[in-house]
Amino acid sequence: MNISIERLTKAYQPNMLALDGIDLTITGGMFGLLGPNGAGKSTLMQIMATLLAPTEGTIRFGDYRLGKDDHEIRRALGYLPQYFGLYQKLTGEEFLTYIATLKGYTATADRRKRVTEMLEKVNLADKAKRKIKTYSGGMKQRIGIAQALIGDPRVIIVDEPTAGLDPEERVRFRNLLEDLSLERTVLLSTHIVADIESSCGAMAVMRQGKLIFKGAPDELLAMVKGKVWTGAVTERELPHVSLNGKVVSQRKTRNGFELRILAAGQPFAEAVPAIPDLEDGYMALAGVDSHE
Ligand SMILES: Nc1ncnc2c1ncn2[C@@H]1O[C@H](COP(=O)(O)OP(=O)(O)OP(=O)(O)O)[C@@H](O)[C@H]1O
Repeated sequence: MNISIERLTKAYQPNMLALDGIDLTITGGMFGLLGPNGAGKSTLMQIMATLLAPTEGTIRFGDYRLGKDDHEIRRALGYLPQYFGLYQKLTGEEFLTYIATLKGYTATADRRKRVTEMLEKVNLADKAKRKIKTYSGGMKQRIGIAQALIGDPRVIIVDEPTAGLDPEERVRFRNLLEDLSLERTVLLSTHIVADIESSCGAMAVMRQGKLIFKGAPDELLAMVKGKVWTGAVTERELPHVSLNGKVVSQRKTRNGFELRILAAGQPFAEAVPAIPDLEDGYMALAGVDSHE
């Protein structure tokens, strides 16, 4: 399902734009929306999920228009919000049964079948009879995805799903989303570059309510090709060297620092070219510590 966002703005208060003229087209597969806290990702996702009205602009989901066809849009959508209240005292199975009932699975046999399918899909079948309060963070996020999937939506929107997960759970959760994106549009918001690095065919970067990049991850990589360098400097050299480029990372060593630095030309005599990664591209956009 194609999603088209045009000139979308949101002002929670007059003259303070949380979204400032967003134009974006999302076409199938996994789409990553990357940006720091406060960039406006949750605001955009809540508007898309029909939970918040925009100040201006339009969104179309295929032929459905936000504000006019909200009922149809809700049926086509699954949404996992950033802060997701779970019924801690219910078991995973009881919770999904409840959601399935809300989604219109009124016949007991159908409902049972759907709940079982969902538990299997998110790999929680063996935990179905355990109370949600005993689940790990990753398991809670997976049951959250299961509830978003129950109505078989064509689009699912997940807001910062990997925050608070340990590295192993994060990888497992990413794999689940990747798997889901084979059959539907998955829109994933995150402030963690690694969440989208391996899995998203298309992405956008938000900052202060604006989109500052949209395209394929490869295009973001291409922007920093030939501009990433690494090398060791002493503590005394560091301030001078950092004037020649943007320091992406620095690691303390016995004699000074090992730097990763973005610069159009070689930033210091010992610097050697490095293979760019998406974090470099993101840093180049983000303008933190900019000396360009
Ligand atoms: N209900 C609200 N009332 C007023 N301002 C709000 C409200 N919700 C969000 N904002 C402001 O809108 C801007 C965008 O916030 P939003 O939550 O959309 O960002 P985000 O990129 O999702 O960040 P986070 O991951 O921290 O939620 C921020 O400046 C935030 O303070």
